[in-house]
Amino acid sequence: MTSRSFTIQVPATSANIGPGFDVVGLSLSLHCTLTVSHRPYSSSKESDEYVHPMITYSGEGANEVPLDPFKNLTTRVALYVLRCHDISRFPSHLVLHVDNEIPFGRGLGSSGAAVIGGVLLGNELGRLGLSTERLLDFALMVERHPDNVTAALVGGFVGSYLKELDEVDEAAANVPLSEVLPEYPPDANENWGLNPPKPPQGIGHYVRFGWSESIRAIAIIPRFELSTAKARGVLPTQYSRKDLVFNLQRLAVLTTALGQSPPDPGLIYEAMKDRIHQPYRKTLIPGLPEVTSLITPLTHPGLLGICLSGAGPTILALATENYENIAEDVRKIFQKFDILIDWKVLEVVGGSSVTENH
Ligand SMILES: Nc1ncnc2c1ncn2[C@@H]1O[C@H](COP(=O)(O)OP(=O)(O)O)[C@@H](O)[C@H]1O
Ligand SMILES: N[C@@H](CCOP(=O)(O)O)C(=O)O
Repeated sequence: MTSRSFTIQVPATSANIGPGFDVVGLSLSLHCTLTVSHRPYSSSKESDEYVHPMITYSGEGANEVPLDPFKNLTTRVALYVLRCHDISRFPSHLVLHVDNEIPFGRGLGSSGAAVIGGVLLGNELGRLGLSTERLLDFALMVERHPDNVTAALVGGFVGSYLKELDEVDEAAANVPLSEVLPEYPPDANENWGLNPPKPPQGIGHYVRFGWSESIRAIAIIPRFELSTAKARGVLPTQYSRKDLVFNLQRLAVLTTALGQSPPDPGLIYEAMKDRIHQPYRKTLIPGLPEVTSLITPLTHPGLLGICLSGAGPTILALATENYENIAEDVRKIFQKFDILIDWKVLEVVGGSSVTENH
């Protein structure tokens, strides 16, 4: 038993930024913070008994998140990482407090943050010393699109791809999620379910793009949840060459244009348009086409571009000024569809951190 106490902090993310579906992500200044410590033993008898982790939780999602460590996403991921290293259970007497600023199911990467938090937690509890590349492999076994988890782990404006794997590794990387994160039986013991499917090496690759310091992200957050799974379910499996080229042209320009100072709204507004996911998701997000077409750099000076954040329903407006005016005009459009919103001006921040508490 160790009395070590540490804090893991993971940022929110906005994926896609218009044309970069499943490719680009941006880490933003809302955080999920896990404080990890150990409950002191009250007697020597108690010190011999194994005690499961105790989770407490505050902030976004507090009324829906499971506090059972075998059901909570973060601790399930941590246990997966431990089991892959022949460690069959959490340390005894573990105490976790989660304070979460990232709203659930809004397209701000709450699940990606929970997964990265879990991977880092497993790495710390097992003192595994995993590299960034390997941490990402574990995250990609759970969250299978790289955009959110990569940006949450390394921070900034990031592009990523999944490496082409040989047949054996491809099969290993695509085992059903239920095998990676099994439903633990209530009587799970330390011999249960060892030998989990391990990630192949080097599944994800990424690069960080430049980001102009003058750009802020306005997150306009509708007051309803949309699960990423549901918003992926409405997408087609095939696209026309015209639509693919439309997105590729814009993404190629966007990744450099957002790093230029001063940023050029004439270039960026058009480069944040998309034909791969947003047109299909409008059925789930009333008002989306109106918001992305009526709020422009001409009507709203300071605006650079506007798109769906991740799988939605949050709208991401990138701007250098005039934040309130932009957000309030988006509010007026959503009001016509009986949708209430909250909005926040966010900064682009660094990636996840682990710090010791003294
Ligand atoms: N901090 C957290 N701890 C545990 N589970 C979480 C946490 N954050 C998110 N989740 C899980 O992820 C779900 C949301 O994931 P998802 O539908 O992908 O939306 P999002 O766009 O917010 O990532 C939540 O309903 C919850 O089950
Ligand atoms: N590329 C994914 C991103 C999902 O992000 P989230 O924040 O909504 O989980 C998608 O568009 O489905």
